[in-house]
Amino acid sequence: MSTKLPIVVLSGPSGAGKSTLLKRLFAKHPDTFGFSVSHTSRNPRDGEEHGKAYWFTTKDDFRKLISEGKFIETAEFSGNLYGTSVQAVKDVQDAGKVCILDIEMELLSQIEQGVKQVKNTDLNNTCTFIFVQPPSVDELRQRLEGRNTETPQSLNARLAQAEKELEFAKTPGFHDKIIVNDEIDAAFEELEGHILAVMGKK
Ligand SMILES: Nc1ncnc2c1ncn2[C@@H]1O[C@H](COP(=O)(O)OP(=O)(O)OP(=O)(O)O)[C@@H](O)[C@H]1O
Repeated sequence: MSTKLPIVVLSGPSGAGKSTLLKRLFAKHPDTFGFSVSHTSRNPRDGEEHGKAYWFTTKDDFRKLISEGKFIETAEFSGNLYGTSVQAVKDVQDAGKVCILDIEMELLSQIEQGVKQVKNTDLNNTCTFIFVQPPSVDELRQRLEGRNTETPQSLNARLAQAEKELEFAKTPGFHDKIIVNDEIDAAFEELEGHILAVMGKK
């Protein structure tokens, strides 16, 4: 049996439960999955190791790498560049692991294009797009409030963004799997089942 090592792209509104689900996935399958190390042009913070937290790069070098087609996605946040390189994904696959990308909605189309355009035959570019959806916006509000991470302003911003994401998720054919995270055990089983199926293990 050939076992494929796909790229798993997880997206969904803030508070939908992506981190919670991924934590379970890594705990249950400690050697199967990995996160790629992103590039950033921001300065390292205390304790952040080059090649572990990020690949720290100057803006000029970063732009040169972009022009050479070395990234599957890039974005700018507060004046700094961030991105996932083809090599970073390949490093995870070379270690025999399924690469998980936890990605914002705005970057999904870039990823789709980026992965398609990867000519490097060494990179297995089978990619599955999973959307984690809250049962309702009201429930999402309660979870974000329960997490105690938000100010009233950031809560409202996240809920407004969530409405956009829920609309986008209706785009026919974009996501391979939509998981409504209502009851956590059921949502986890769906996530695990889908990924194992894509890997050809189920
Ligand atoms: N099925 C569930 N039922 C109830 N609460 C849940 C469920 N899934 C997650 N939660 C809770 O909802 C909150 C948000 O979950 P989590 O932090 O995993 O979201 P996230 O999608 O990773 O958000 P972000 O994108 O902001 O990191 C957490 O407090 C978590 O414990």
